[in-house]
Amino acid sequence: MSVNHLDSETDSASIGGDGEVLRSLESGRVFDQARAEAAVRELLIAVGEDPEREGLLDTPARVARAYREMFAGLYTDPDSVLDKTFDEGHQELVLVRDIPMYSTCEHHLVSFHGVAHVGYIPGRTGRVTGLSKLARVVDLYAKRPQVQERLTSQIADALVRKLDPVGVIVVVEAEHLCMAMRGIRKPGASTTTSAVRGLLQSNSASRAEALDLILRR
Ligand SMILES: Nc1nc2c(ncn2[C@@H]2O[C@H](COP(=O)(O)OP(=O)(O)OP(=O)(O)O)[C@@H](O)[C@H]2O)c(=O)[nH]1
Ligand SMILES: [Zn+2]
Repeated sequence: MSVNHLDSETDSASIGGDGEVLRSLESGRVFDQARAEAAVRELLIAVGEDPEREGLLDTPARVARAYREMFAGLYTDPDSVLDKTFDEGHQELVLVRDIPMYSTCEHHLVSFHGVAHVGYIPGRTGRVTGLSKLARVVDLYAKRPQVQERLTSQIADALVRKLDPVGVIVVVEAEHLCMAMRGIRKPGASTTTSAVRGLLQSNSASRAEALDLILRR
């Protein structure tokens, strides 16, 4: 798995708690622990809290570390988890259902979470990838500031790029805390998004069969 390390001119403020230095693959910017801590401290002051009170003393550092973990998919190329494939000669649907998924809504920076279902029909050669790798791709794309539609298509497009499959289907079902704990306040409302590619997009019977397997309870 390729992790983006910094070069020698790195500022020490940019180094995370365990000394590992990470650079965003999209923006080229580094994760900056000191800056994240200062921002959380500022936010606490801005909402009327006292960052010096005992319970909040370690909070800025803790929240910064938590964000680093929640956005781990910014620093690692999710596609790289699909580098390893093996020949099974299997040319029909492979589907992993109910992969637990936690992501962060980029509008409100609160969680949206649920499950992802990832399926593909291997290419003509029948090369497949390890089942856990499908869950790893979900995990890494989810660990970014996201919207559910983009998350769903990014997972599907990664499979297309890396596995050269005949078809791909990804369905994500999630509850958005920004709709549950604030704003419109509709806990329990569930959003389903899908992305289909190749045969599973062009052939309605194949798509219906895959969807039936995915949504069967
Ligand atoms: N399409 C889509 N919308 C999302 C997602 N996550 C959050 N949203 C929506 O993003 C929108 C942001 O709307 P704004 O009007 O800019 O923000 P807001 O005033 O906080 O909106 P409310 O949530 O309606 O109070 C809201 O309607 C959210 O429900 C997502 O993954 N996909
Ligand atoms: Zn939101």
